[in-house]
Amino acid sequence: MGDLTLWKRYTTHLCLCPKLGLSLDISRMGFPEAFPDHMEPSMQRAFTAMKELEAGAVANPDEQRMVGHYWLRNAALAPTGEIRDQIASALDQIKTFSYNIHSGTITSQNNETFKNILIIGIGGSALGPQFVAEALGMAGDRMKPSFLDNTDPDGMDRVFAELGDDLGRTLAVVISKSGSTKETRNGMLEAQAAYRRAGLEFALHAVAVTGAGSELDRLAAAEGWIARFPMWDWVGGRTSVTSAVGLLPAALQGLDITALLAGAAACDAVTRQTETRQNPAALMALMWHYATNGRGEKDMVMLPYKDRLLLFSRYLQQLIMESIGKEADLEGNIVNQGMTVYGNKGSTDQHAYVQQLREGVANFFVTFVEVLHDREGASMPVEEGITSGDFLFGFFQGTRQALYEKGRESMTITVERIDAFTIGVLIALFERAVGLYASLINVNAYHQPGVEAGKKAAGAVIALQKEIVGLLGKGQNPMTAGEVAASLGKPEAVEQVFAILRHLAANPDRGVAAVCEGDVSEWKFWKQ
Ligand SMILES: O=P(O)(O)OC[C@H]1O[C@H](O)[C@H](O)[C@@H](O)[C@@H]1O
Repeated sequence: MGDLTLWKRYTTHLCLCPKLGLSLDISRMGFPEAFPDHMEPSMQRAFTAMKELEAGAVANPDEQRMVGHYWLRNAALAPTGEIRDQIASALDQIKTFSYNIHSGTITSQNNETFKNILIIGIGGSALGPQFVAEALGMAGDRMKPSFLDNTDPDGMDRVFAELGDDLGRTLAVVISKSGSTKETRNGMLEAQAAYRRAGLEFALHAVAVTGAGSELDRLAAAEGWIARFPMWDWVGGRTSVTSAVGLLPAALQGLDITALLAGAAACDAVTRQTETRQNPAALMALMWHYATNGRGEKDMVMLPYKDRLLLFSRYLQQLIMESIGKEADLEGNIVNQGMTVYGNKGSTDQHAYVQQLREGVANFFVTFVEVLHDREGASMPVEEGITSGDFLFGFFQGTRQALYEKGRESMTITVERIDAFTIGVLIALFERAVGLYASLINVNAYHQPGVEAGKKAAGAVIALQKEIVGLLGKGQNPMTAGEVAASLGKPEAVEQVFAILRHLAANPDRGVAAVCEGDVSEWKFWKQ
């Protein structure tokens, strides 16, 4: 396509949303002109489903749940007065609590003002807060956030070492919707121990964000933690960033949660409209359908040209892949749906994998995010009349162009600047696109049945380890994995038994020794 024809295509399809400070360019996606019309009836059905969802329909049929994240930024939309009150009172609680922490009305055990936040959570209870903290954080923030988002002991040690003597001035925010996620429980127990080692009582430095009556909620109540904040079953983990899950850490950090919510609400208003061409979320869903044949045949590479958006792709990985990646559709047909999301930031990634994007396997499309405003204040020239920001822009334009020349498709989201309002807009934009796309491909975007299998299998591994340690504890002679498995009456579990023994033997504090000679089936293990 010649430059002028492309310009025509650009102007024809550009979706300008002045109220959001955002535009979406889909001109470099190669959809045929007839494609939007062809999809329009399906898109209208998706709008209807979304309208019903927002009105409180049970949009997550497996779990018989309403899906209410859109109400969080416009409580008036919530279907009952009770839910409206819950949203308003949680927001009040977050604002008052953060004010009391900042002003020193609530202090640490040693009567000091809190200056750090240690956020303990995983998945939807970490990714949103991490994205927001990274996107909006400044050197002079009211509090400095750090995260325990895994059950990796070394990872936790690193965070505790960072906090060092400041632990006494660190407010732990334990976040878990279910209140029973093992990684988060472990992080909390390790944090409790770290406070104890520092002569401090965890409960006097901790708050919980969780569902009423959950294991975590009961623990926090029993131990008298400083405060508890609600999560509701009508908010999914991966769409919880505009609930207390995301708002409490952000407010404590000193970020403008009012603007964040306003951005999300404004985007909701724009993306609620049923005129597809003027609805950037609908257009994105449409492009996902076009690019992947509605079957996830291509991956989406997220390339934001802004360091602050580094964690956007990580956040979107969960939002999109956990929502869309489903074995069955809503009728129970096996469909193995999904859309892979990856990426970091430009232009950095240009020096990593853009080589393959331009010349290698063409199994992707790119979503660029362009930010018009370069920085606060003026820029110095790095070449005559040219700034670092001009280069960033040039690299974005250059990559977009270079990919297009090779028939590799892209779309571009352009925003004016990165601030709390824009981050709210981007969050809501993708939430809505996911919901609409799920309707187009007829999957339930709001459950995650596949996650349970791994959790159950992990539970079985832990149970097997306990059996092994019990057996070795009985003063047995050195045994091979096969002998241990046979003694446990589980000869078929030999590979797992071997893996457990090797892990135990690699950690001297676990008291299991090994002689690693010959074939791994001959390695011998014993309790020291
Ligand atoms: O908030 P929690 O209940 O601790 O859940 C944390 C995460 O756990 C699971 O892995 C789910 O798949 C995620 O959707 C969820 O965000």
